[in-house]
Order: sequence, then structure tokens, then C-alpha cells
Amino acid sequence: MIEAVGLTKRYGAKTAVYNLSFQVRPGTVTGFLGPNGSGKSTTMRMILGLDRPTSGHVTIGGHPFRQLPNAPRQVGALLDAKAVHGGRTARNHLLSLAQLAGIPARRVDEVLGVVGLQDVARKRSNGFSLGMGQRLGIAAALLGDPQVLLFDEPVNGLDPEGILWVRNLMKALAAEGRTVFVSSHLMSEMALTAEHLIVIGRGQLLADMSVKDFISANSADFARVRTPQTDPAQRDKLMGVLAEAGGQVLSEPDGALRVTGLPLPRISDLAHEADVRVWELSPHQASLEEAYMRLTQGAVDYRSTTDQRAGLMQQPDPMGYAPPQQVAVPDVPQQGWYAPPPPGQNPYAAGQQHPAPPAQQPAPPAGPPAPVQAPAAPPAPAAAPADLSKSEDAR
Ligand SMILES: Nc1ncnc2c1ncn2[C@@H]1O[C@H](COP(=O)(O)OP(=O)(O)OP(=O)(O)O)[C@@H](O)[C@H]1O
Repeated sequence: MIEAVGLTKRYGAKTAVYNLSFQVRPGTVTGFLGPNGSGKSTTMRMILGLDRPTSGHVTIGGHPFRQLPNAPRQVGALLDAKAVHGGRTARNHLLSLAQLAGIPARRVDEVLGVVGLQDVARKRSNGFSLGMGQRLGIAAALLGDPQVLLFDEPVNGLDPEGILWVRNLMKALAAEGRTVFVSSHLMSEMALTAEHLIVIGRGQLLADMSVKDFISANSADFARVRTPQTDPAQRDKLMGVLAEAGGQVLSEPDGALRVTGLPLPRISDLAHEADVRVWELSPHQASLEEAYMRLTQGAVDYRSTTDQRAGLMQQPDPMGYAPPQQVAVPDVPQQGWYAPPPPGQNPYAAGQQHPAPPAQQPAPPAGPPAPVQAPAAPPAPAAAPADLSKSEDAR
């Protein structure tokens, strides 16, 4: 088990990690999520004794990493796949690691096979692709057959077959009772791989709970209902009926209704009783990505802006190639596309304060709010968490 208690790391005036406490238990894959620059790699480096905490501590099996006897046999890690001597062959790189840790040479050939690099084992790693480098890094992590494994972005650069392989590998390692701690920005992949999540934002703990609880605490399933566009009165009638029955109704950009708080069969019955024709009635299950976006949108440091191209856009040459004309399809607004929060829990609604981070336990669902019958309003930007960039004791 990995246990962090009050872990804090400052780099000069920058606080990268602040007062983080969590446990990573054996037997499950624990995902480690957070926006760019939120402190995931710094936390992993502290777990591995590569960075010294400014305060707090972190242990593996009850000991700080540096005090573990024969650490490479107990803990394996992929932090930076590029951190290899490029002039060495893959096999020699692993052989040197194995010799340092007293691991027999035949284990090197075993792990090369496990990661699928046996055919390029005698090639220099500076000629490796991004994905091949990742595989070599995973081989190094597996070398000592350790009980505790840390992977920082292991699927970075892997092809679909490689991503599936990593997913199955992580699950198999956890099923053998090992502790598996893995960071990733690929939410769809995390949803398929991890059972438990630790989410941080600006160095602080935002959530520590199962994937299932995380999704239900941060978003809600809803139904999409569409009536014939040619008859707006039918839509208005249905909106009234659904709201009267206790549903929360929002309008989607394409005119469909987004309904929370009523099960699909009830919506169908209500439409039938009101004599409203329905062209679509479909369930929408909230995804991990939607729940993650909702929780972390106030803790994102780096946001993109639209490329204005400084007026450099060229007119198409009438004599040359012109791209095929496409019918303009309006974009779904980026904010607000995701599933709504659970009833009564919209921490980002205008005028509300940013809530205390829902760490440890998902908040119990509150009572349903007053039904909304207006087009889906994009959530107002959340108040940013406390500014951690002001150091208390700049080093
Ligand atoms: N050695 C260092 N010196 C100064 N600042 C650092 C150092 N290492 C990390 N930081 C800063 O600490 C913060 C956290 O960085 P970290 O790499 O841990 O984030 P991350 O969550 O792993 O990001 P990403 O998802 O982009 O990999 C960032 O603001 C980063 O600039």
C-alpha cells in the first residue's frame, strides 16, 4: 500500500502539491487524475524518493522509498520513458538495470517478451518510436516483479492494440493483489481500467473514491426527448407535463429536451397520456470524462483560445484545389455539453461559491431543484481554489 500524509512540495514560490493525504490499496487499479500541472508527476516523484517533500511524508508498505530494502524488487515505475541511455540497446538497458538490482538476466528476456519488444531487443533505443519507448519503460517497471507499480501516462504514444494491452496488463497486475497507481489524461481509458480514483487540482485533493461514486457524485444520467420539429406546441406541452411530474427539463441546442429526475418509462407514459408524439427517447449515461470535466473545470491552469490566425487566412485559389463545400453544422457549445450535475448539486451555477472539495466521500444527493425550462445555460466559471502559488517558506 502507498500512503501519503499531508504531502506538500514547494519549488521556490510555486506550490506544486499541497497537503495531500491518500492511500493506494493493493488489488485494484487506482487512477491518478488531474489537469496539466496539477502535481501528479511531482507526487509520483515524492513517492519514489526522487523529490523530497517540503512537509508531510509518503510511505510504501510502511517505509519511505529510500528505506525499502532492495527497492527495485518491491516497486516498479514508469515515470519518463525517454529517460534511457539512447546509445544502448533495449536489452542492454534492461540488463544494466537488472544487474544493479540483482535480477537474473533471463528475466530481461521475459519482460522484453511481455512488452512485445523481443524482435528489436538488440536495437538502440534512440531509434525507437514513442510507443516503443513506452513499452521499454513498462518492461523496466516489471523487471523486479514488484508488488507496487506506478505508471505516469503509460499509454502515451501507444497504438490501439498497445492501449488495450496496457489496460489488460494493469488489471491483471491488480488482480494478482499488487498495488497499481496510474496517471492518465485519457478519461475513456481510465474508465475502463481503474476501479478507484484519486483526483487532484492545483496540487490539492479533489476526490478519492470509486469510479462509480465519482461519476454519480459529479454528473447525472439524463434522458433525451425529441418531439416533431414541425409542431412546437407539442414540445411545449410535453415540457409542462414533465416539469409538473417533477422532472428538470432543459433545452438542448438541437431542440431536444434534456430531462433529469424521471425514469424513461415514466417519460414515455407521460407523453402518451398527454397525447404527444415522441420521435426520440434515449438514455444518456454520464461518462467519467463528463464528471471529471465538471469537477476540475475550476482548477484548470492552461486554457486554449480560438486561433484568430492574425488575418493570415488565405483565400482559396479558384484555379487550384478547393475543399469540398460542407453544410455548416452549429457546434455544441463546449461548456455545458456534458451531463448535468446530480439534482441539487451544481457547484458551478452562477452566484454559488466553489464548494469544499468533495474528498473522501461522495456527497449525498440533495433534493431536486426547481425545474428549469430555459435553454441549457453554460455553467459559470467556478471560483478558483485558493491561490497556492504564494509560498510560505520559499526554498
Ligand atoms: N523541478 C521543478 N521546479 C519548479 N517547478 C516545478 C518542478 N517540477 C514541477 N514543477 C511545477 O509544479 C507544478 C506541477 O507539475 P507536475 O509536473 O507535477 O504536474 P502534472 O500534474 O504531472 O502535469 P502534466 O499532466 O502536465 O504532466 C507545475 O506548475 C510545474 O511547473
